[in-house]
Amino acid sequence: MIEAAGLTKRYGAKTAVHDLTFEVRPGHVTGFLGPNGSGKSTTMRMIVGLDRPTSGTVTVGGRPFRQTPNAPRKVGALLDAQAVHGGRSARNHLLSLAQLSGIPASRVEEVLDVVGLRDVAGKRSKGFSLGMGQRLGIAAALLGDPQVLLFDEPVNGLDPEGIYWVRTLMKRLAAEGRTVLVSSHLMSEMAVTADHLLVIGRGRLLADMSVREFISRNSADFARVRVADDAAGRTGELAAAVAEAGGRALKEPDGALRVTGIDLPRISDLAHKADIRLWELSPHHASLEEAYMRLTQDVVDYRSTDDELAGFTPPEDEAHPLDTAPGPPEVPEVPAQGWYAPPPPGQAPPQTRSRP
Ligand SMILES: Nc1ncnc2c1ncn2[C@@H]1O[C@H](COP(=O)(O)OP(=O)(O)OP(=O)(O)O)[C@@H](O)[C@H]1O
Repeated sequence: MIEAAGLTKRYGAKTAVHDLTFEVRPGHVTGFLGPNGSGKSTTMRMIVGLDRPTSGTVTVGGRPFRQTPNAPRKVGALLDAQAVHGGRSARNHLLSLAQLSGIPASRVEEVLDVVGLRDVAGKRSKGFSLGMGQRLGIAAALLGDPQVLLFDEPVNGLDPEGIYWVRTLMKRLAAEGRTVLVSSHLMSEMAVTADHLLVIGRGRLLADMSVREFISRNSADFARVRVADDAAGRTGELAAAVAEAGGRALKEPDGALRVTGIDLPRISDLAHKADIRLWELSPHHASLEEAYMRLTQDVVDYRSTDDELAGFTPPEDEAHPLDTAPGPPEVPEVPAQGWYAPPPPGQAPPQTRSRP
């Protein structure tokens, strides 16, 4: 169990972590999420005693890490996979860590097998790929067979097989009753790996709840509806019928409607009553990525702006004239990531913009 109470870290005028209070419980994979610079690494560094809190406390198994006897056998961490003496072989790197912590050398061979580096264990780690370096870092975290494990971006640089392996490993470690805290920016991966989430933004706790609850609290399911004859203004008619029935319809960039507030059979009935043919009527369940983007959109520090080169391409409106009839408003903020609706029969898929 990891327990933080009022945990705060300031670097000069910058408050990297602000008054965090949370528990990370054993038996679960807890995902640690937050935009770049939100304080995840700083928090993890304080958990393992590499940074001192400015105020507040954080304990592992009831004690601050630095006061934990035999700490490397109780807590394992992958914080910076690059922090390896490149001139040493993977085996020697692990052997030196094992020696420092009183861990038998035979354990080194075990973890080399677990992470799949046995064949390259005699090679200098400076020749390792990003993914191999990650595997070596994970091996080091597992060395003491600890009950508490912290992984900062463990899938960074791993290939799909490696990502799958990390996912399975995290779940297995949690199923064995260990405490597993893992940070990642890969939302699709977190959605299938973590049971619980801690989400921070600008150093403050934004959410501490199960993945399921997080998605349902921070997103809304909706129906996508596309009418057969959009050009005849029928989309607007259907949107009006939806509004009259107490629902809400917003127009998506591809001309479909995003309907909330009424269920699919009701939408179908409304369309039928108005003699509007539909090409699509599908439920949309929000993803973790959408829920996360919605929650954190106000606390993102590093956001890209439009690429100036985009000015050299023809404006999208010219390439794809939009329906000029007054219709429902276009869907704003939350991108429908991961969603792809096939075009109606006989209609080409929408063109994507290409640079000259
Ligand atoms: N040693 C330091 N000195 C000064 N500022 C620091 C230091 N370490 C971190 N910070 C600042 O603290 C804030 C939090 O950084 P941190 O690395 O913890 O964020 P993060 O959530 O891990 O980011 P990322 O997702 O990009 O890894 C950032 O603004 C960072 O610039």
